Amino acid sequence: RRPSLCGGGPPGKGRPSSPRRALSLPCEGADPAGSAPDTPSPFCHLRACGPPASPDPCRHCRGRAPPRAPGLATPLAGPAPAAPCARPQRGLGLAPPLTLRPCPPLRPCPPLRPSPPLRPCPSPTPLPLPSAPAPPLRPCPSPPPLPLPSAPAPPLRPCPSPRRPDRRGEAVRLRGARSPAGPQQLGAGSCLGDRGPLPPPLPCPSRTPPRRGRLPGLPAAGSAEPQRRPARGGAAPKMSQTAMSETYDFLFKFLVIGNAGTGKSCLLHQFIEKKFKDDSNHTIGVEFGSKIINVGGKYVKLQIWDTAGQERFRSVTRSYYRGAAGALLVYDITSRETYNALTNWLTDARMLASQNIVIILCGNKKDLDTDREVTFLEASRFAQENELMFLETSALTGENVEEAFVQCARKILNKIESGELDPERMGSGIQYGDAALRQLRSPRRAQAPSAQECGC
Ligand SMILES: Nc1nc2c(ncn2[C@@H]2O[C@H](COP(=O)(O)OP(=O)(O)OP(=O)(O)O)[C@@H](O)[C@H]2O)c(=O)[nH]1
Repeated sequence: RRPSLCGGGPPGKGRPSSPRRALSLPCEGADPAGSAPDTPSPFCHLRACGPPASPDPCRHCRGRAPPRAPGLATPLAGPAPAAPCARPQRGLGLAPPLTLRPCPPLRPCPPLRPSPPLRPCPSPTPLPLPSAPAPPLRPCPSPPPLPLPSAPAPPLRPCPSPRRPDRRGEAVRLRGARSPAGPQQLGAGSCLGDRGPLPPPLPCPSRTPPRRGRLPGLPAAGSAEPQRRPARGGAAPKMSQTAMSETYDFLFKFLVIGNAGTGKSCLLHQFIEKKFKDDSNHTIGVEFGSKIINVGGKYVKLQIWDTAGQERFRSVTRSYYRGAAGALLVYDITSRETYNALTNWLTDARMLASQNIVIILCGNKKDLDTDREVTFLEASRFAQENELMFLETSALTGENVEEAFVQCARKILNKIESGELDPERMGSGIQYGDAALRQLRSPRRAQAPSAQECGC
């Protein structure tokens, strides 16, 4: 007889359950009649015997099932804990129930061996000190302080004439010059003008060296005044002479423009030095000169920029147009080409300098009348159409050279008097000189004489 899955035996013959004996005990939930002892009870809570929620577990499970309330088919609290069934489950490939063996008694731990006593920490070995002393510190590579001058600094010379604030709008820059000697002489001569030499410049250790292309003795960019140069002979004149030489009523910025070879540089040289410049070469960039002239009783300082006529310098020379008050527009009466270019020069001047710029047209080389290509009449018509003054000049003979500059300056003065030009306006190309400032400050402001009064 094969043992029942639940133990087989007839009901009621159960014995106290033990894992071994349980194998032969019938399931309590099996058919009470024992008709089918081999058939697993559908109520056994073991999986092999029946659904786990069996209301009538087998005897093996009874000990583990929660207590039931009388009359209730289900446990009072929650489902029965899923206890492992110790019964073998045949045919399902389950492993036989494991027999829990009691753990062997814990062996007492061996007594801890006392750790060996700590050895004292060995003292660190001292680092070997260098036997030789440290090398001496090297001197600082920074430059040594500048030696103080042994001699006391020379006393500062008082400014010959208090200037009004510098006008940045009239900044100009020299990019080049014809030759080192030419512009220097021109600048010196122009600064001397008719009033004697200028004193040497004051020593200034902080002065930056001149830029490339800028010649000594010429005004720096942004400066409206030429730099002073040592007087010939080395002796510095007295302050009173300096102050007198720099006394003027107005300062006008002038341009000399026109095609190359028309005689612009010769005109400037003739105006300042009162002589013809034989060895005239092409101007590189610009040249500078200045001179104080008397116009109707007013002293006017002309600051003149002679620009190169060659096309390749056009971009450079254009930068000098800004803030010019007057200009000499020069053509060569023996060259129609130079006359035809006048319109372009005029457009540039009015566009880059100012619409109010006073321009005088100069037909130069008047002494070469036999080679004339441009008639006086057509040039004067051109001047009239474009609201220009007009003169024919000769740098060689000096004819009409001074007149050209004076006429232009006079027209500017007249415009100032009439209020058409405002010297206070930035970029007007006009600055007040000391005399004009003194008149402005005085309570009884002197009126500027008209052209008829002074007889100019
Ligand atoms: N006969 C005569 N020759 C003159 C006169 N003015 C200038 N020249 C000559 O013309 C040539 C050119 O003179 P410059 O003054 O160098 O001409 P420029 O307009 O300054 O020329 P760039 O500097 O190139 O713009 C020189 O050989 C001068 O000697 C003049 O009035 N009469």
